[in-house]
Amino acid sequence: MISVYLKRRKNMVSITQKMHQQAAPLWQESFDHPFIKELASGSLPTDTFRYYLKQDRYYLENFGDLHQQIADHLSDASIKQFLYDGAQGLHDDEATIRREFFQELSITTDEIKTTPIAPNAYNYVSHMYHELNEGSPARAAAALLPCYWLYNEIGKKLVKNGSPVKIYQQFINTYDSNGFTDATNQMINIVDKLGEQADPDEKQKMNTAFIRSSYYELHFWGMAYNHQKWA
Ligand SMILES: Cc1ncc(CN)c(N)n1
Repeated sequence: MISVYLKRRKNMVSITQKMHQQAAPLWQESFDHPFIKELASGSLPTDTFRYYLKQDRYYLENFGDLHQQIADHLSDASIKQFLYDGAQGLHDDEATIRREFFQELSITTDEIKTTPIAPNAYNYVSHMYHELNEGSPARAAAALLPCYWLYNEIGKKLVKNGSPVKIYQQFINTYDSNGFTDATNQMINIVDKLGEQADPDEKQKMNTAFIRSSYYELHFWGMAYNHQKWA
């Protein structure tokens, strides 16, 4: 009886596997995006990377805050700890490397202050808060997952050939690193765990939150590539 149960469980597709399958066309568009292709070839204009970094700073600040807020709503001690650590940027070297990028590209505090948040960055962040405040911690966690998982897959793909531009190579290394890969795997496990506790309707909503984040991830590249403005 137990072996039948275990066999069935083994054959069951996890919620994150389903999300991953459904988001595959959007992720493929990210992999193929000119921003990513040019980052790898080294032809991405520095100005475009600067634009991306400034918008991503806003994104990452809120991303950290969301970790904190989601953790506050949950009771599982290990999930809480992972999210609190994530809020402080302890899982990977992303925060450190970004500070180095800002210095190297002379992005000043003043420039950051006077740069308006672009539409897609604003919409992506608003979407994640919406999933938490109008939805649930599980949906918000699902909305955070593509941020880990998509970047980890991009890092793994791009690291094979690397980039001739030092700063782009460092960017690639961050997302292929053991720390980032480990954090990604932990976040996948967290969403699976929350998914196991969810009823079918909540599962569906977690899935939608993941797909929407994948959509905003794709358009983040386009936003930076086209230096998106409000008007
Ligand atoms: C928009 C976005 N998505 C994901 C990551 C990777 N943490 C990022 N830096 N920015």
